Amino acid sequence: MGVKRRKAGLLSMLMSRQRKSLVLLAVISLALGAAITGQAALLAKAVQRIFVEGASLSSVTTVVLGLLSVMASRSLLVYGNGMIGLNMAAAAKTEMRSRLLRGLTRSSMPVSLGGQTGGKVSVALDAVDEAEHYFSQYLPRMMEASVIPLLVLGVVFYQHMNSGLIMLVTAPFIPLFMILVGLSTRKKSEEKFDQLAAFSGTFLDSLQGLVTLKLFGRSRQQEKEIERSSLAYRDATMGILRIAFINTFALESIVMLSIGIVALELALQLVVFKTLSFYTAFLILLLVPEFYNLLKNTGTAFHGGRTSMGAIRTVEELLENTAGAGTFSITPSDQDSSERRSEDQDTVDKSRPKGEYESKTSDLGPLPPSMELENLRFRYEQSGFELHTGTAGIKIKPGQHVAIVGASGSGKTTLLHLLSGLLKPDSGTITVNGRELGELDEAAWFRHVGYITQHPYIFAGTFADNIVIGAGHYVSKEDIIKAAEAAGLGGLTEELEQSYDTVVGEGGRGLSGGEKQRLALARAFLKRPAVLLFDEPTVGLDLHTERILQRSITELSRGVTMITVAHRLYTIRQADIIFFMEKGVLVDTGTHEELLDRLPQYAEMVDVQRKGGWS
Ligand SMILES: Nc1ncnc2c1ncn2[C@@H]1O[C@H](COP(=O)(O)OP(=O)(O)OP(=O)(O)O)[C@@H](O)[C@H]1O
Repeated sequence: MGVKRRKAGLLSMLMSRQRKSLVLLAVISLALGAAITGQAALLAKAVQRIFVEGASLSSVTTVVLGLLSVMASRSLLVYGNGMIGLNMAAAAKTEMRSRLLRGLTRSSMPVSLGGQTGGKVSVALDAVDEAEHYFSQYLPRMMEASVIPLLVLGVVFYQHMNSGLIMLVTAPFIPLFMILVGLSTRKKSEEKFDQLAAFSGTFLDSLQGLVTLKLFGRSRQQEKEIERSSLAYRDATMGILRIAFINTFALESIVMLSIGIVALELALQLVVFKTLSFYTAFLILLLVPEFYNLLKNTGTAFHGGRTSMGAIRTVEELLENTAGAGTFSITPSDQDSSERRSEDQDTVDKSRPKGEYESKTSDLGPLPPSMELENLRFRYEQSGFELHTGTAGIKIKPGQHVAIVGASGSGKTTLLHLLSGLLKPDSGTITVNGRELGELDEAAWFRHVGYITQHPYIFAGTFADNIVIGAGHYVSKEDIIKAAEAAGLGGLTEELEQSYDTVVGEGGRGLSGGEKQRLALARAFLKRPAVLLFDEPTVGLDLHTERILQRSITELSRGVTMITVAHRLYTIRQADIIFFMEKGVLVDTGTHEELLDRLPQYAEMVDVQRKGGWS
């Protein structure tokens, strides 16, 4: 591509996106400096003419009109600066949120599911909001502080050297103080966000597990935990506020003292030594508060800026922890935003492991596909559970039905997730029609995969909305009804008052386990996948529901490659090939009869199942 890239932090990346706005800020700040000095000069001139020289009001009309127009321009410039700041903040927030969302949706399952949901929500909402201050306040004030005081100081020096020297000596105390305070607030602000994320996480966990907590009589303890967590957050916030108050008090004192010293010097020169004209003294007296107020405002913005930097760092950490979003590339060219957007897309894709991007293919080959797995190894970091499929290559022919069996915790679901591509193996290969699964374009692969889990997620929305998710394209109401009926949901929707428009999921009507699985089946009927993954229910469903499920699954599985985590003897016997898992190891594969013959553990498992003691 020929564009030099370098790794940089989130903040640098966000700043590089705002280059045009920053230049505009600098120009406006310069104009604002000119307006401030111009306003002071015109006001001093008008006062000098009217009160000292006794000129008539009509003779100073031009000066007064000039003064009014400079004042109006100053207001407009301040407004412009504010608008640019707000726009920069909005753009940065949008960028951070979309990166977070992209990072979380693109990351692998263990990363997406790791940590507390509440904590992530808190980072995505609160920390991103807190980052706003950096762009809306800190940057505009810093820009003003680096331009206007120099301009004011130049004018004062030109008019009266002594006053300029006093300002030059006292001014550095303000930034010096700001730096000292800023350093201590940054750490405090990071602490505050850690506390807030922990608090949100605990709160959401408790809400989600409220029933469990009540049943086990743990709600009191959890209440205490929430209280502890919220007090820690309060303390962290108060710590920052305390520093902010001390900061403001000290800054005010420095400013008052400095203005006092300059005023005293001016009074002595004007009244006692008579070495100054009224115009010069008044002009300087008007400019001095502007000068210090600017530095003081910068101090306040600086404090907020440090807090925001802590928040941006928190967002950055979450991004770094999600795959594919940890690298922030900056292109030093001045591309326009649309170019940058496609560039950014490129960047995210390029952050995949080297070599992966170039070889991604959407061509899956003939469907249903054949699959092969060889020497797969996978380990969960958190639990240390390891899975191994053995060195021999195992083939699944197109349209074959596989049943994965084994005791609870033997790794059946983990193997299913590996075969589906939801988990990436640490080593070994899974091929689909001879192409490595990792080399297939993820979206293209998932377009042909249907997964019916034991606990399908029901989104807050209508019944129809939840089924439509399966289609991935426009479908008519008739198609939805057909899919629902094929999944055995016809009877249920008839009972519902608003039929397919009934709100289900969070905040809506609840659904039973069997109904949820049928809803997942309805999604699959709309999708008609070429590879069907099915996690058979371990809990006993009533005979009627089980029959409906069985019938629908049989219908769906016709002509597709199907992999089932199987618990029922009926399903196991129906399978073309059985994978037997034991303590994370794929011990053997074969037909029901073959395994009965050569694998005593399998024969024992079937025996227990026959007697109804194993499921
Ligand atoms: N996300 C995870 N992080 C860490 N360890 C995990 C995770 N998911 C599962 N495990 C562990 O991996 C092991 C195998 O789990 P898996 O769900 O694959 O077993 P299973 O055979 O499907 O069990 P069951 O029949 O009870 O559903 C278990 O010991 C489990 O604790």
